[in-house]
Order: sequence, then structure tokens, then C-alpha cells
Amino acid sequence: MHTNISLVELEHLLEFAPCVLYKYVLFPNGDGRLLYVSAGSNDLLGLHAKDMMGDIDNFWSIVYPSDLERLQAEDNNANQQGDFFVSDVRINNPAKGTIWIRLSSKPSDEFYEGHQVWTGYMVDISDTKHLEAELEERARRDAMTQLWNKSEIVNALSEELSRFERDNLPFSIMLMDLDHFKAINDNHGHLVGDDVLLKFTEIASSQLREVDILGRFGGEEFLAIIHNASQEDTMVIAERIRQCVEKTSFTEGTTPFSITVSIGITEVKKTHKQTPEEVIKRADNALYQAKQDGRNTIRFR
Ligand SMILES: Nc1nc2c(ncn2[C@@H]2O[C@H](COP(=O)(O)OP(=O)(O)OP(=O)(O)O)[C@@H](O)[C@H]2O)c(=O)[nH]1
Repeated sequence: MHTNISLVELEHLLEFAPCVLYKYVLFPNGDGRLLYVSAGSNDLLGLHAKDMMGDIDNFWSIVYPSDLERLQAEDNNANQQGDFFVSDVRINNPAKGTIWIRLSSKPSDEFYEGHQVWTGYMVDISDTKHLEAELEERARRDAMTQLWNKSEIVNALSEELSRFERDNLPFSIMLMDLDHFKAINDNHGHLVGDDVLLKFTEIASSQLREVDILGRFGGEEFLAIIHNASQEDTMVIAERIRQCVEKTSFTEGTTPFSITVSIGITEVKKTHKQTPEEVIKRADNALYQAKQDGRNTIRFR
């Protein structure tokens, strides 16, 4: 069925639809002009259509400066290619605060002063962007402990090594491995094993500072990056964690049990370039030594 719609109804539709339609032209000197903006801009952008059409700077001024540069580069690129334009940017809507909008347009069959007019829409994509950010964050974390996962903690170590090359401030890493953890699973069950891992996460986190970084390196192995700390400083932290773990009493039903942890430490202090793998290897050798020396102890390399 074909429905006729009057101009008044169309204006009403454009005012209340959750999007903004626009016509845009980009001149060869890089200046842009909005030839038409629908009334929905009041709500979506917090800007009147006539103000945007009068001066496009009114629109540019609400786009985050870091996103504006990208938006204009993408705009130029799309114009050169002459096919399709899409860009997601953050804007500051005076009434709503920061929101993400998507601008998408393509060339129309219309020309303005000899230049092709692009027709497009803008729409609020804040929900999608927040979900995306949440999923990205989740992918970087270990699902059970919520600590950084292995690849993130190795990335963090790599960044710390680059920072070290710039400012030469020493730092250390600790590789912590729960002792005889297989026996805990075997004797008390996997779920109790999981609880132990969570409790260990809590203990280790509570002994570290905000600036330190803790990640789950493997099943019952954890890696901590201790910022701006010598081997001696790190020994003090490691000993606090070791003692705290040893003193913690766990219960499964009515059976109390305790656990211990072995810790390997290495300090990054040499000025020559080191890879994360080399640093982890040293900490792993120290951890191996701690296990060899009877566990529930700390060694360094
Ligand atoms: N409950 C639980 N167990 C895990 C998890 N990840 C790994 N494990 C277990 O951790 C145990 C590690 O055992 P091993 O590598 O033999 O080491 P260990 O028994 O701690 O012995 P040492 O490290 O030599 O003191 C294995 O039985 C794994 O199944 C987990 O997420 N939950």
C-alpha cells in the first residue's frame, strides 16, 4: 500500500525520528558546508539545524578534538574515493553529555556550485559503543578472577620495559605459583580449588599498590609487575603475600586446610634491551628454585 505523506507530516517525522538527515558538500579547499539538517539535531546533537547550516564550525565545535581530526581525514578520503562515508565520533551534547554518533553518507545525484552533494544520516550509537568497550574489556580479563589474562599481562610487561628504557626506573616482577594445587583439587574438589584461586587473588591484590599490575599467568600461576621497585622492595611485598597465604585457613565442609605459595622474583635494572620473555624466564627460574628448595619460599634471579 502506498501512503502519501504531507510536508507537515514529514517535518514532524524528521523532528521526532531518532536520527538526523543531512546534505553536505565538501569544497576542494577543504571547507565543508551543511546544506540541509533535519530538525532531529536539537535532540541528538543539542544544536539547531539552522545554526549548523549557517556555520558548520558550530557542529565541528561539539566533536571531541581527537575524533574531529579523524572525522575530517575520513571525510576527505571518502570524497576522494567518491563512494561511501562512515565515521563514529564522540560529541558533547550540552543536555546529554558525551554521546557517540555515527555519521554515514554517500554521493547523491545533486550538485551544489558544481560539487557533488552527499546525503546522509547521524544516529546515536552510544549503547553499541559501551557494549563494545565492555566486551573488549572482558576479553582482556581472566573470566574467573577478573585479573588481566596472560596476553594482557605480557603486554603490560612489554610496556613497562619500554618505559624502563626511557626513564631507567627499576622495576621487578613476581611469578607466584600455589604449591601442590593439584592435591587441593584432588582432595577437596575443583570448586574448592576455584575458591582458593579467588582467595589468593584477593590476598595478592590487597598487598599490591594501585600502580602495580597483577595478572593470571596460567592455572595456578600469577604474575605481578611491581612498579618502581628493586628486588629488595619486592622481597618485602612477596614475603607479606607468602605469610598471608600461609595464615589463611580454608574450610571444605568441616575440614580446615591451608595452602602455601612459592614466589620467583627478578628485577629489571640493566640498561640493555630485554624482551618480556627473557624477564619472565628469569622469574620462572627463580620460581623453579623456590619449588626445588621446598616450596612456601621466595627466590630471586
Ligand atoms: N580448580 C582449578 N584448578 C585449576 C585451574 N587451573 C588449573 N588448575 C589445576 O592446577 C593444577 C596444577 O597442578 P601442577 O601443575 O601439577 O602443580 P601443583 O600441584 O601446584 O604442584 P607444584 O606447582 O609443583 O607445587 C592442575 O591440577 C590443574 O588442573 C582452575 O581454574 N581451577
